[in-house]
Amino acid sequence: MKMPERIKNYVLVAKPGIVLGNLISAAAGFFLASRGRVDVGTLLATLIGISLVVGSGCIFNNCIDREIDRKMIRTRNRALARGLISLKAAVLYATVLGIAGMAMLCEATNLLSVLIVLAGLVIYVGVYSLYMKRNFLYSALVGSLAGAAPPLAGYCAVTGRFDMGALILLAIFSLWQMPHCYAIAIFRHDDYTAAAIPVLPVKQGTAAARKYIVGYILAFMAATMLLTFGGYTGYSTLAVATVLGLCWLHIARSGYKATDERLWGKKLYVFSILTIFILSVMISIDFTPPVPTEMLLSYGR
Ligand code: HEM
Ligand SMILES: CC(C)=CCC/C(C)=C/CC/C(C)=C/COP(=O)(O)OP(=O)(O)O
Repeated sequence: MKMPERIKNYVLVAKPGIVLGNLISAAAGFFLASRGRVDVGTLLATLIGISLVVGSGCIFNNCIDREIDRKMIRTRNRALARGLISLKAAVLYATVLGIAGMAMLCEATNLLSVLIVLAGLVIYVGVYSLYMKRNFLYSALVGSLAGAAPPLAGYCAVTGRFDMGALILLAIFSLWQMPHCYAIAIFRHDDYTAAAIPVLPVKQGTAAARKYIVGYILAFMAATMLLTFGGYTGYSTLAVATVLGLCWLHIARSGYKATDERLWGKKLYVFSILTIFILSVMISIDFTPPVPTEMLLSYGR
């Protein structure tokens, strides 16, 4: 195999799209907590550290899933499924990335952030990938906890404590992931059936999934509002998040009449990515500055 092809395989096995998504959400958590006073060195080290650990988790996931990935059209060309990268090399690669990422986080952040990222890795690899994905109808709920780890860790890298802002971020990102996952399961229905992965939209049908999706989007919208009402972001975030939520809800509800369920699922999925991207940008730029007493306290430190 030629070198550029080999490098491409090693990049893709870490699922760069997912790593980028998590990088953006981790940055949003960091910026939100920084309230305009960004320590660039800590920011860079935190984002690189989190990305390395997320990449490591994705490679471990590819190792564990190489058999089922062969059965799905979407994943059958993955390097491990095709045997283009050996299991041994992939495990070594994931271990190196994981250790490098954790070391960076230990150096640049705090114990809380490190533990959150470690918990995310253990949940994604050890709980979701190794067991839940194949056996549990509600595995996405478990996976969504792992997916919320990067924004939480980004936030706690600045605050050093788990406060109301962290709880709101956990709610927002966990709730967002549920319609995201169910939308994928709807438009990739045949893949999940072929691999016998028990996702709710396949097991209980699209009509039942639609009800969950609408409920999760409503809960997600309520959680985003807490950011502004809790004093973490301004009214621009409230307005943008509400408009995004209403549009997402409109697409979800139009599913009640959708003739092409696959196309409807795809639209819901594409909009989920757009929603979390725009929301992350808003959270990053529309923070509320610290009140004067907080500033005095931090200058005194
Ligand atoms: C906050 C956490 C998450 C983020 C930021 C995120 C972000 C993304 C992004 C950016 C993509 C498109 C990039 C690509 O195709 O490579 C994607 C695709 C995907 N996500 Fe997520 N995701 C998250 C959580 C989840 C969860 C919990 C699940 C399922 C349990 C999930 C399942 C998938 C799948 C299967 C795809 C591939 C879709 C396809 O192309 O068919 N994601 N995600
Ligand atoms: C700190 C840390 C490591 C956090 C985890 C971040 C992360 C990777 C979030 C995504 C969670 C998730 C369940 C994705 C789907 O995997 P899948 O196996 O269902 O997707 P696939 O079918 O595309 O492999």
